[in-house]
Amino acid sequence: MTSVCVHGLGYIGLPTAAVLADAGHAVTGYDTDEAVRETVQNGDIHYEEHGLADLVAAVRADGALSVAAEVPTADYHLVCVPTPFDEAAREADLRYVRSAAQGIGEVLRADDVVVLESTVPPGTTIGPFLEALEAPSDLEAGADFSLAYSPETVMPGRALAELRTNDRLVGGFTDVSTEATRRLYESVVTGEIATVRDPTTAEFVKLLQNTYRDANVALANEIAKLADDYGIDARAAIEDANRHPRVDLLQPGPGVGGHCLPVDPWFLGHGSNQLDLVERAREINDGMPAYVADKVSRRLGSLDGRHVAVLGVAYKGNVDDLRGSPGIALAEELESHGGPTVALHDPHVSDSTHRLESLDGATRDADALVVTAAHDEYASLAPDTVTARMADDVVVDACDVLDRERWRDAGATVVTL
Ligand SMILES: NC(=O)C1=CN([C@@H]2O[C@H](COP(=O)(O)OP(=O)(O)OC[C@H]3O[C@@H](n4cnc5c(N)ncnc54)[C@H](O)[C@@H]3O)[C@@H](O)[C@H]2O)C=CC1
Ligand SMILES: CC(=O)N[C@@H]1[C@@H](OP(=O)(O)OP(=O)(O)OC[C@H]2O[C@@H](n3ccc(=O)[nH]c3=O)[C@H](O)[C@@H]2O)O[C@H](C(=O)O)[C@@H](O)[C@@H]1O
Repeated sequence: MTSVCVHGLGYIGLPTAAVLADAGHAVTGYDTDEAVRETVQNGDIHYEEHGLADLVAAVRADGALSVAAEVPTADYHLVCVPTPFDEAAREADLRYVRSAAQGIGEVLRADDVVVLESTVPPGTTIGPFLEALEAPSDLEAGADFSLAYSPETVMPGRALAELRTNDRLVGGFTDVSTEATRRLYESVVTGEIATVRDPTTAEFVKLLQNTYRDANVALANEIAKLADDYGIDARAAIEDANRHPRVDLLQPGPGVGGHCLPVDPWFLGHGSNQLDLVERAREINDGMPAYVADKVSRRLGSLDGRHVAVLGVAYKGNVDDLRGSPGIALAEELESHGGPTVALHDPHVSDSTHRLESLDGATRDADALVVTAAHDEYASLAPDTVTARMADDVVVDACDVLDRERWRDAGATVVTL
């Protein structure tokens, strides 16, 4: 039986560990956060992900997944630790990647396989990651142990399915590394396992995927602004443009959140000064909360003394992750104008730092309501009940989640992007 240690039991590491355990490997999850270890140890999960609670409970119950407080020895080490963007230094913060590598280096044995899955700037696996791995050990990557980069591409909310069905990219330090890594993923992946020349190529390709998506959304956001000036419905125009077989525009929204699309494009600039369109796309997307705030302000005439309800602080619909939240950015933008009070609501998030309110509390006497996450709960709101609670009638559906006609019938002035 192959032993696997998954380092980092977050949005990526925990489903990865559970799926590998379910496939018959002896999996150990290691996380530096004691609370996370304890939760998983108890067969529970610490965030929302479709189907994950049942799977983790099952693999904990049958012993296929265990949890360790120290880095264990293992045939395979998969590293799924955070890689935030340091805004001030404008570079990837690789401290977690380095410390995970250092911990593995201390227990590394000949013929083990180490795979970095975290999203990183090109050159990280064979640069800082390799250095930190080798420093505490007598072993040499390629000669004594295998080393590879294999990016994670799952969509939150569909992680378990996509872990199995998405194509998997593997870039090994040597051919032996690539093959050893491929063998592990082969046991769970039904999609194609594509091998690329080296880890740096695999890192680069991963970044292209999210950069493409970010730029596509930026184009949709710019189209929304243009359509507004022409008095055209942007979403209908995009739908019609997409009738062309080679056009596939995404949708406008209140901003691009999460910790992937707003971060990963910048990683491409680590070893190059060629970012241009990519940088502009980031600026356009980062500017959307201000654009939505301006729309609210213009509809209300002024924000002074007004009350605005922002519905949705998760970075997108039906998830509980609020990293890079457009809803929070909008609230801050509105408050920076000094005038309005802003109330936040989200049925998926429990977070004491953002003073979340009940739906009733947030919308009571609101002059405007802005939907900033496409949660199913918002699609099924009763327009009559909500508008009856409001003081004024402005409803900004930034995520295209409301039934416009029903809200208009209930007396709302519906504004869309
Ligand atoms: N969340 C997502 O949708 C996706 C994330 N990624 C990438 O995967 C990586 C992980 O992301 P998430 O799972 O979202 O992060 P997360 O923050 O949910 O989880 C990371 C976990 O790693 C733990 N950790 C930190 N340092 C550690 C160490 N030295 N050893 C062991 N555990 C450690 C943290 O306590 C945390 O529980 C990032 O590079 C991210 O960009 C890639 C694709 C999708
Ligand atoms: C290329 C791609 O589809 N990447 C995925 C992405 O996951 P993530 O949840 O961040 O992506 P997302 O659904 O595009 O959401 C990001 C942000 O973009 C916004 N968004 C998305 C699509 C759209 O048409 N309009 C729009 O405004 C969302 O509301 C959200 O705020 O990034 C993940 C990652 O790399 O971490 C990756 O694994 C996922 O497969």
